[in-house]
Amino acid sequence: MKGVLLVNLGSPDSPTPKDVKPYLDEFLMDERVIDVPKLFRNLLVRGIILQTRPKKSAEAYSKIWWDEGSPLIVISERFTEKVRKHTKMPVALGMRYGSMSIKNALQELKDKGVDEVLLVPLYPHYAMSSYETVVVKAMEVQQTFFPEMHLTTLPAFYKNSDYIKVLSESIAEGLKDFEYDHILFSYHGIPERHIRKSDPTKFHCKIDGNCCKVNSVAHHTCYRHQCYDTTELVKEHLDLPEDKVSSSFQSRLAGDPWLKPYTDFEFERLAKEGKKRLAVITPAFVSDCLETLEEIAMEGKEQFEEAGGEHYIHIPCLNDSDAWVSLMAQWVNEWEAKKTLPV
Ligand SMILES: C=CC1=C(C)c2cc3[nH]c(cc4nc(cc5[nH]c(cc1n2)c(C)c5CCC(=O)O)C(CCC(=O)O)=C4C)c(C)c3C=C
Ligand SMILES: [Fe+2]
Ligand SMILES: [Fe+2]
Repeated sequence: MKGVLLVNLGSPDSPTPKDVKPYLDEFLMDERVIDVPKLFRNLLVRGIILQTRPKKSAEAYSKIWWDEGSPLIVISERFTEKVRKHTKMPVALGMRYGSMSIKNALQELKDKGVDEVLLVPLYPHYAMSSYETVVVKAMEVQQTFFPEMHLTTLPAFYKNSDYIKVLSESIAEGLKDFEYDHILFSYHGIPERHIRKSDPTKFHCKIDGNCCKVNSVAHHTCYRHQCYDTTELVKEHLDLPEDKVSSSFQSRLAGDPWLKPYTDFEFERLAKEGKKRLAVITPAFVSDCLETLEEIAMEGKEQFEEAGGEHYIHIPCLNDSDAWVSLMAQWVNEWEAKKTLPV
């Protein structure tokens, strides 16, 4: 019997340093997130980052925490519940990090008689630190604990025409009552090094955009390329003016260079250039979370206004909107019926 496993990033159990610390430990000790030799990762994460970050992160989580729990978890649960109503197959939800494990989710499917699973990483774009780590973890868990199960993975859907339509329509809805000077597509950042590492040709990706017009197998795993593709396709779909749209990358951790331009610098640049009315969208995330609700909707607004901007909106992620739920249900049901996957 077939079933579906949805996987998102995960959150701490509560917005306290006590619960944030083990969550960040699991997250940052992932070799696909902090991709340095284990000894050095141990020193960097446990010896330096985890000495101060849990307190700072817990404060940030406290600002966005809901009565029901972490927004990312609650939204993912609502989404899962709604997808269930649109399919005959069992649908389980797991998180890459934290207590809602992939193992428990696969066990839930197994208990319902599932032996053929469609794995859906809830990320539109491929990155070693998001999509890839979910796939690798799910495969490891399957091989260790559920050898009789078979996994198929939904490809990154950043340029799928139905997805672009759903995303564009949600952006259009967000822009309905807002006359904008500029729209910023802010994607989660990654270190530039990850782009080079994920390039199977080892020479294609130049991290300046010059490579992106030359067709290459590297685009299947180039996060930067895929983010810019999403922006271009939405821009085309909504016929947005070229000079009023740009992309940037947020949430960098100190250290190596991360993908540029940096979102916080863009807030300042745009405000200083006289863009008074800014709309920000965050399409690297399918559900609102710490990075959108705190860093963009709260901090970003403050940064933009401090630099001279006057009106600022963050357009919510797709979350559990009917159109997004229907599209996911369409994809999983097509896979069930014909074994086809969206491209
Ligand atoms: C779009 C997907 C994501 C990628 C790619 C990604 C890479 C990445 N992230 C960190 C470090 C942190 N990210 C944090 C939060 C966080 N990251 C994503 C998604 C991607 N991360 C989400 C959805 C969230 C929010 C989780 C939530 O509970 O709401 C955090 C924790 C919070 C904080 O302390 O700021 C860290 C740390 C790295 C290092 C990285 C790539 C190398
Ligand atoms: Fe992150
Ligand atoms: Fe490129």
